Amino acid sequence: MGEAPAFIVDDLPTGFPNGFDFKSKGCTTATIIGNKEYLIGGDHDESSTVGVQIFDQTRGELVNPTVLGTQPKPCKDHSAVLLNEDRLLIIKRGSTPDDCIWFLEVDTKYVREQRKILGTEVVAWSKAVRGDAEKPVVISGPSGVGKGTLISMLMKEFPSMFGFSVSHTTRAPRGMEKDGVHYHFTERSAMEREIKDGKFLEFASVHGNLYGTSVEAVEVVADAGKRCILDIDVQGARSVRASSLDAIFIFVCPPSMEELEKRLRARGTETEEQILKRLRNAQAEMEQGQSSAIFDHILYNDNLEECHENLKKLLGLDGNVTASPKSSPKGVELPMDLSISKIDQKVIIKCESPELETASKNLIVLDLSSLKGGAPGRTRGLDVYAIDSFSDGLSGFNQPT
Ligand SMILES: Nc1ncnc2c1ncn2[C@@H]1O[C@H](COP(=O)(O)OP(=O)(O)OP(=O)(O)O)[C@@H](O)[C@H]1O
Ligand SMILES: Nc1nc2c(ncn2[C@@H]2O[C@H](COP(=O)(O)O)[C@@H](O)[C@H]2O)c(=O)[nH]1
Repeated sequence: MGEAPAFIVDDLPTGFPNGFDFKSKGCTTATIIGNKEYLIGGDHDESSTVGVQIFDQTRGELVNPTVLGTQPKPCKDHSAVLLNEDRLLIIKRGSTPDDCIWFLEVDTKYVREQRKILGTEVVAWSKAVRGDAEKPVVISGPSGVGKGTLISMLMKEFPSMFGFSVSHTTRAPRGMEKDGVHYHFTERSAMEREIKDGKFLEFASVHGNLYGTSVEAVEVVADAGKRCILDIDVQGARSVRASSLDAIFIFVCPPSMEELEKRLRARGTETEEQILKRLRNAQAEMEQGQSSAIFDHILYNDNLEECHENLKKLLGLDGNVTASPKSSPKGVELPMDLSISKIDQKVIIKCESPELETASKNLIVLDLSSLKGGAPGRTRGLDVYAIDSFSDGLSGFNQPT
């Protein structure tokens, strides 16, 4: 195996032929992609988020795009690096470790789809999450089959590994259900407005009510470094399958329709009319769930303990698994004073602060080679490590510390 090349940071190229184009004007950056200039930042005292505007050079027009995803809080300064012509890496200076690396997607598959749906210019924010967080898990199946019960068992056994995507619904809360924990209980008009604004990853009319997964619900879980579990109906699973959220899809089947009815009735949470409606819908869901190409796995929930064990097997949790999260939600502390270079899939940040000049490690590497996911939701798989530029230049480049 050949040795990694040694560089000294001052030799790194600064004008990148791959489109890296970064002009700093106070706390606003301007990045040109084709005939569009993306202006990011603005007066951070006047806004609660980092602003984005697009200057269309062909038409000589300044456009305010629809901005999707949770938006980063403003910062005193930032840098923008163009990646693959479809997204910008935004490095917020002087921000907290868990909030300094973001992506602004400007022409990804998701952004192109949303541009068509919304009929406006669209950009989408996606925060970088360190480490190799596992794919989200979508669990679907007819009402009463035991999805919620199985998810509770999994989360009880692995509390630091999984996080539940809290859906929005227009249905009324049941006795023990808490707003913000089991669901975000909401008015139909408010939910419809947010759907129109592109805030939802998916939504569906289920048993006469509106249910939906907001982008934020999935992002909150990724931010905590946990694996997201979604409990959604088959229509929702189909929408997520068609989206850019890369997930595992599991359909849960009852042993029989008679047993399903028994469970729904024994739960005692629905009126007779609602039970009948749910059972009618269950027929169609069973057909779609078992015959469509949406699901990767089908689980039979006859004996609950056995089904729980089978679910763990599917998720690779049947061996000696530690109950710690697979990824670290930690970020990296970036000073105000820094310079940035890019080599292939690595972005090298040189810390220029005088106090760090004497520190042994003053180069931070952002390794982008294993990025996964993206908007809607977080961008997983960012590797961040510090290296020593004094003793060995960048010779320690491939050796995360
Ligand atoms: N394997 C099982 N055997 C017997 N009862 C079960 C089994 N699994 C779940 N149950 C029971 O069936 C009822 C319905 O389960 P649960 O509420 O988890 O279903 P669900 O699929 O989440 O329903 P919904 O889609 O309506 O939210 C509960 O009372 C639960 O205790
Ligand atoms: N498409 C979506 N379906 C969802 C969502 N959250 C829950 N659900 C499904 O609704 C039914 C009924 O749930 P209940 O709590 O009223 O019994 C069930 O099948 C859930 O899986 C969602 O965000 N989107």
